[in-house]
Amino acid sequence: MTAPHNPTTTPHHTHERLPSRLVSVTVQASAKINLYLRVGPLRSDGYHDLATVFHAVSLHDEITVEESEHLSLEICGEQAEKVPLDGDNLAVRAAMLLARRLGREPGVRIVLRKGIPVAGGMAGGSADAAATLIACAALWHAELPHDELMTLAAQLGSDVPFCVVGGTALGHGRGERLAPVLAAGPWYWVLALADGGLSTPQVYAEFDRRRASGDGELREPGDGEPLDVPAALLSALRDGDPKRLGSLLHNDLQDAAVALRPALGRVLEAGLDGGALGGIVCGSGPTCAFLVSDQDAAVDLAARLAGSGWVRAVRCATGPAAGARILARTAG
Ligand SMILES: C[C@@](CO)(OP(=O)(O)O)[C@H](O)COP(=O)(O)OP(=O)(O)OC[C@H]1O[C@@H](n2ccc(N)nc2=O)[C@H](O)[C@@H]1O
Ligand SMILES: Nc1ncnc2c1ncn2[C@@H]1O[C@H](COP(=O)(O)OP(=O)(O)O)[C@@H](O)[C@H]1O
Repeated sequence: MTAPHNPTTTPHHTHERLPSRLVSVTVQASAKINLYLRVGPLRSDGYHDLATVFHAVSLHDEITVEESEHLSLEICGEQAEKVPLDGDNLAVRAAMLLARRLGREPGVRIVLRKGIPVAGGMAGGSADAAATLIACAALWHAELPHDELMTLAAQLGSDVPFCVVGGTALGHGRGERLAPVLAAGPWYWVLALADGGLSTPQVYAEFDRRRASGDGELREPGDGEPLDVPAALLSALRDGDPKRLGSLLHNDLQDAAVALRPALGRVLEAGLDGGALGGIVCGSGPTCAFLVSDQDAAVDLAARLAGSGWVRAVRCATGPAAGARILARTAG
């Protein structure tokens, strides 16, 4: 790799024109919460149809990609030791997929700074895939149409397209079909981080087992019944009403996650007893998200949860946050 000549690092947005030669690009990508998650039947391809409301929050990972002869990955930050360093890493897979699409070698050094809990139901790996697509596209001067970028994103995982766009969005299909949602804000969240992750396929499998055996109140949508998001939740989001939104948070996967990790029941109880307007398991868990009215209430609840003995760590976050966006670039 040649040393950068008189490097300049400037913030810029995805759609700006890039200088003629870049040697590194840094992208930030946000974690997500599913404010609502309704799971339809298991499809023949092994996925479930969903109706969900994705909401990006300020907890984030950061990825820097640099020109290099070979593809390599370094990881630091939150639970870095739990993240694969090989071809299973979603950042590596994203760089390889984009390189193949462009017909070039994937020579790039990827430095990943984790801030999103690993296997926490907050789409950390998907955020890294989205960030790497955006970063490598900029580094390699690939002017991909948005639709094509979103198609590549969906090939990497069901949550990756949302991680590209961020904000608040309706998700259908397996989660890759998106439509924007009007959501006032900011919304204040307290996140209860757990010791150890949960596997997404295992949580879906437990969900299927419970629904098939009639455990809990799970029911498949009937024939002709649309798999959809309640209008009341969309109107609470539009109106910026945290009390109403708090009472409408819902996750079909929650009971399965609690069955696999019973301590989550105590975490949810502790959050609601501590004054949250609503609490929910994030996606397939085990992170729990609690909605509160403002920053003071968030600090208050975070302190109570941290002292409860039921959580590994606590974070305060706000939403909606941006999707994958370029923070800095270095020109050679
Ligand atoms: C549950 C959710 C909710 O947003 O998020 P996480 O908890 O993983 O963050 C998602 O549906 C996870 O999406 P993602 O993590 O991208 O999953 P993928 O890599 O596409 O799929 C992993 C596995 O999850 C199951 N899967 C995923 C998506 C879906 N709509 N139906 C499924 O059954 C399948 O077993 C699949 O093989
Ligand atoms: N860049 C990455 N960051 C985190 N986990 C990753 C990454 N790439 C692959 N993985 C794998 O994906 C699994 C799910 O991690 P993650 O995406 O953080 O959680 P979730 O799917 O629950 O939102 C991890 O256990 C890990 O083995």
